Order: sequence, then structure tokens, then C-alpha cells
Amino acid sequence: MAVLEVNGLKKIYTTRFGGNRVQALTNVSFAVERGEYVAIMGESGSGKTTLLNILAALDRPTEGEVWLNGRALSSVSEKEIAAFRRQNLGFVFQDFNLLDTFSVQDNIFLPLVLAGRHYPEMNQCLRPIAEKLGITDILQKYPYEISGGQKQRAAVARALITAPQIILADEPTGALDSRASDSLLSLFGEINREGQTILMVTHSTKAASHAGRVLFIKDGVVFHQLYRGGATNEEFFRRISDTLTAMATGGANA
Ligand SMILES: Nc1ncnc2c1ncn2[C@@H]1O[C@H](COP(=O)(O)OP(=O)(O)OP(=O)(O)O)[C@@H](O)[C@H]1O
Repeated sequence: MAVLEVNGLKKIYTTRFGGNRVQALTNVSFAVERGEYVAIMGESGSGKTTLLNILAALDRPTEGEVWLNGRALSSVSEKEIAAFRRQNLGFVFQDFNLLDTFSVQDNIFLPLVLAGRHYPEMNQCLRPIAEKLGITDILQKYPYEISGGQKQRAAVARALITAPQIILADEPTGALDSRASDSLLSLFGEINREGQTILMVTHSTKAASHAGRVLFIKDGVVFHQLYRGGATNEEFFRRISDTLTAMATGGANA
């Protein structure tokens, strides 16, 4: 069953005085099945952030529709949208987006606090997640006291704590060194194997090679897609690289 369905998305940005029109998305359609791990790649300016903003209900498309867990985003009112986002989506950003004045634990609790949950329940949700992510020892620390890799683990814990339908990750390894990246990618693989649906936007071929499917966006459409099949990460890495090279040199449907 599809958790996310994207149908005919078009986005035209118009400048305030209506002079310049930029078509960021032309016609984007795809579906993400429950339990899938999908990476989205595309050159700078190809519309990836625009797409993520629409999926996160932070922006509305000019045309087209997004269904999340069977509900059309256009049917969610402005009043409901924050709660809807919290109940269904988990976010992991390139720059972590942790609040510096909150401890790691309070950062992770934040979505539950906003949902009006009580401390014992929050604590019960947190323990197994912190354990799995290896951050139990740093829960009382502040973001400025921990490493980038630990910050990203805290951000993943915050995304997981509401048991979201899907995790939307925007360049999650972008600010990490290679060791912390590898460790985050194995963590994503692990939570995906446990059933978590993940959609990740990335420039990194290495990161994409951990996904089960890669969508390539070009000229505002899904230009091509690759399924991992039975390939190893190394084999999938090579196929993704070859596709990116073919796209950059104008090759169609590599
Ligand atoms: N608020 C906006 N107003 C006008 N044009 C915009 C706006 N946001 C994005 N664009 C334009 O839409 C197109 C797609 O931008 P977008 O940021 O979605 O690309 P991207 O693939 O995420 O790029 P990057 O990889 O560099 O982050 C670009 O031409 C960009 O200049």
C-alpha cells in the first residue's frame, strides 16, 4: 500500500510583482510504498527542495495533489496542518535543527510536548529509541556539547519518537564527516529494515546507494528511476554514478 502518492505536481514561483515566473516542478508523479527507502537525486536547482516543501505541507503546489496515508494534503486546513505534520511526518535536516537551549532529551521530546503528551509516556517512548541510537549517555547534554554525528542521531530520535508514517530527510549526511555519514546511513538502513518508510533527498551517491530505489529529477519531472534489486551497495553505487554521468552528458534514460 502506498504511504505517499504524488500526482502531477507542478510548481510555478511568481515574484511579488508577477514579473518573473520560475517553473520549479513541471509534472512530478510517484508513489512510495509502506516500508520503502527511496532516495531523490537531481542537480542543484532541479526542484528537490521545492518537492520536499510540498510533501511536508510547508508549501502548496500550483497543480497536482499529494496523498499521505490516504489523505489529500489539500484537504488539510491551515488550522490542522501543524498537528497533521506532527502525527504523520518525521523530519531530518542537513543542519540538524536542534534547539541549542534545550537538552538532547528535551529536543527529542519536543514533538510529543507539542502533542500534549505527559512525561512518563514520553519517557517510555524515548528509552528504546535512545538505546537503539546509542545516545542514552548524552540525553542530558546540550547540542553544543556533542559531535555532529551525535546531533544527527538526536535529530533521528526526534523524528522517530512520534512513530511517523514517513521520514523526510533533506541531505541528512551533508554536514557529517565520512565516519559519521557511514554510521547514519547504517542507522537509516537498520530503521528501514525494521519497517520505517524513508524518503531522502541527497546529492551523495554514497547515501543514495543505501536506498532501495533512487528517483532522478531533471527539468521538473522524474526523469529516471533505479531499483536496487539484489545489488550490493557497491554495485548500486556504480549504477547510480553511471546514471548521473549519463544525465549530465545529456544521455536519455540511462
Ligand atoms: N521561493 C522561490 N521563489 C522563486 N523561485 C524559487 C523559489 N524557490 C526555488 N526557486 C527556484 O525553483 C527552482 C528549483 O529550486 P529548488 O530549491 O527546489 O532546487 P533544488 O533541487 O533543491 O536545488 P539545491 O540542490 O541547490 O538545493 C530553481 O530554479 C530555484 O531558483
